[in-house]
Amino acid sequence: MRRKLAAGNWKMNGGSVELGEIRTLMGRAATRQTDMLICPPATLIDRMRALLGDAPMAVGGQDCHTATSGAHTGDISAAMLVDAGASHVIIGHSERRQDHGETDATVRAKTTAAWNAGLIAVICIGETLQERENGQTLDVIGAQLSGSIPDEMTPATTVIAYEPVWAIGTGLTPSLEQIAEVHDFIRDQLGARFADGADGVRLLYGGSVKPSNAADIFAVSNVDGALVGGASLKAADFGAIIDALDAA
Ligand SMILES: O=C[C@H](O)COP(=O)(O)O
Repeated sequence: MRRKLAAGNWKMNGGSVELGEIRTLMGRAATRQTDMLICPPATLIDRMRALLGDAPMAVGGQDCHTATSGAHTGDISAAMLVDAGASHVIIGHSERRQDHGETDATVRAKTTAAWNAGLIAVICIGETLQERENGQTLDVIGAQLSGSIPDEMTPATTVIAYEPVWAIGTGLTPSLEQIAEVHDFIRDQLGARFADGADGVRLLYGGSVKPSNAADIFAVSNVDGALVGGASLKAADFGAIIDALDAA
């Protein structure tokens, strides 16, 4: 049985003031059936971990470098994220793929770096609107899966987030049937490639998840949780999404 996971990606948002939002989620974390993860900007990871204390909420980074250290100005290694208190890292978000030219090969190398440092990788995949309109969605997803995930994948070290690029921050979402089609496809692809344990890998949906659509999305087959952007910045909204996941 896969535990559900609610992951919040703050992206390039949040500072000392927003950090306080997390307090309202902490008290209820211990009683939940849903695992909780917040990925704030790197500048907040250590303070968020300290604020959370023993609360059962994970903190993650939003990216890491392929190298362990060295002359890479502005970058952060996986070991540095661990040192700051992170247990997870988002890798291959479409905004990284678009803004920084990250390829499937980059994502694969970063995932290996994350695992080597002891982090759980949240690997993101998803099609563009044009790819969906061209009927290429499953081809794109299949190629991203095979190109982005190293052979050593295990359910303990890996979460996969399906995020249609056109649904991110737009208020648009795929139909429930479209989400089911992709999530079932991902599950099948993992099963075909990773005989042992692929069924334990958690599959998150991401893209305009909000309190009003969360329950419907979480009822879809092979949706084990969500990677939430904008709505994770407000504790009330993220709390409501977690409530929906708990009830699913
Ligand atoms: O990582 C999160 C996703 O990009 C979803 O963002 P959004 O919930 O603001 O659409």
